[in-house]
Formats: sequence, C-alpha cells, structure tokens
Amino acid sequence: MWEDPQVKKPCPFIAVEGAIGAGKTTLATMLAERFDFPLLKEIVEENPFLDKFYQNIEEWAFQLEMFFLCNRYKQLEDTVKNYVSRGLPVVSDYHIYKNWIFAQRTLQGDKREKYRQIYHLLTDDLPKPNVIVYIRAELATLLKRIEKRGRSFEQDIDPGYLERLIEDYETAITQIQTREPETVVITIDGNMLDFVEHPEHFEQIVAKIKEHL
Ligand SMILES: Nc1ncnc2c1ncn2[C@@H]1O[C@H](COP(=O)(O)OP(=O)(O)O)[C@@H](O)[C@H]1O
Ligand SMILES: Nc1nc2c(ncn2[C@H]2C[C@H](O)[C@@H](COP(=O)(O)O)O2)c(=O)[nH]1
Repeated sequence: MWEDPQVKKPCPFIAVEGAIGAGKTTLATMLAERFDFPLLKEIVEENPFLDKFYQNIEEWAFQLEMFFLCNRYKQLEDTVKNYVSRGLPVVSDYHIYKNWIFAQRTLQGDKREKYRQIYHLLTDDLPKPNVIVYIRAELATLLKRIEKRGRSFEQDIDPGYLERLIEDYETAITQIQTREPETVVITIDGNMLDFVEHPEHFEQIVAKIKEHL
C-alpha cells in the first residue's frame, strides 16, 4: 500500500497489557530500553491495600480500586504534561482501562456504580495509548510467572479469579478495538513467545511494533 511520506504518524504512546503475571512490566521495560522511550511503570510494592485485598477481596476491593485509580490518574496526568502533549513518545506497563477491567470483576452494586462514575469523570478526557501490546497468556503460564515473581501476597491467588481475569481481558481488548478502531492492537502469544529467554522472540515483537511506528 502506498503511503504519503508527508503524512506524519502520531507520536507513539505504547501501553503493554495482559493479565496478572503475563509479562507486562518485563516487556515494557525491554521496549523502553530498545526504543529509548521513557517508561511509565506501575508502583506495586508500596500499595498498602494489596495484601489485605488478597486476604479478603469483598472487604478491601473499593479502597484498592480507588487507590489504583488515583495513582494512575496522577501518573498519567504527569505523563501527558511531560511527554504526550509535547509530542514525545512513551511506553507504559498499563492502559488506564485496566482500572475498569478489575473494578467490574471486584466491585458490586452501589460501590461499583460510584466507582464507575468517578472512573469516567477522571479518565474520559485523558489521551489514550495509540498502540496496545496485548500479551495473551493462559492460566498455567500466569501461575508459573506469579510463582517466579515471588510476591508473598500473590502466592495464594485463587486460580478462578485469574481465569475470570483472562476472560475479562479478552472482552476488554475487543471492546477497545470496537470503540477506538484507530488504536493499533498487537496481540502476542505469551505462552509461546518467551522474550526473556529468547532474544529472537523479542526481536519478533520489536519488528511487529516497528510496522506501526
Ligand atoms: N516471557 C517470559 N518468559 C519467562 N518469564 C517471564 C516472561 N515474562 C515475564 N517473566 C517473568 O514472570 C514474572 C512476571 O512478569 P511481570 O513482567 O512482572 O508480569 P506483569 O507485569 O504482567 O504482572 C517475572 O518474574 C518475570 O521475570
Ligand atoms: N484489584 C486490582 N488489582 C490490581 C490492579 N492493578 C494491579 N492489580 C494487582 C494485580 C497484581 O497482584 C499486582 C500487580 O499487577 P500486575 O498486573 O502488574 O501484575 O496488583 C487493579 O486495578 N485492581
């Protein structure tokens, strides 16, 4: 297909997504290094609610989801100011929609509705990534990687919760593709492609992304 060289492509705002343990942070870090783009990285260790949440999801879900939402809002506000609005590229290890993917799974009734309203109020006018690298991985892969990562509070995660999140991610990616057809979604087989151990797998991913930059 002929492309007009005068037509400038939008500056890359790349988000790496996938369920817990799929390899988002690892891949986003490698991509940021390879392309020499700044990295927007989720802060997990200082989260005061995660430990409590995994012990009692119903009790702590609202606090946890609000904490993630407010943190990501602040991070993205800074990212927009420092990079996106200046036409500078950036790689992120999450998409803001991640908040709503999790909240739909963990919140019910009144709390979900309150959260939904706040979520839209905070995020509707934020610039969204124009490239999503979606790592699709099955339960066995996620369990193996969660074990490998070794965070104590994640070791007893209910596999049923992970299975539902895998489905939630599939639905969410389809929703994004329908709602924002201009967003490029690159789906990676996280079970087969091991970009940590096999440099050639990483090169395949880089080549796919380069097609869209
Ligand atoms: N493709 C891969 N092959 C093998 N191990 C991986 C791969 N991707 C990530 N890991 C390992 O799995 C664990 C979880 O990866 P991480 O990037 O933290 O996942 P996420 O950010 O999606 O939760 C880490 O210990 C990481 O080193
Ligand atoms: N309930 C929610 N949990 C979340 C959210 N974002 C992250 N998390 C959890 C899942 C993992 O235990 C840990 C790190 O996330 P990764 O996706 O990087 O593995 O935090 C959320 O929005 N809600």
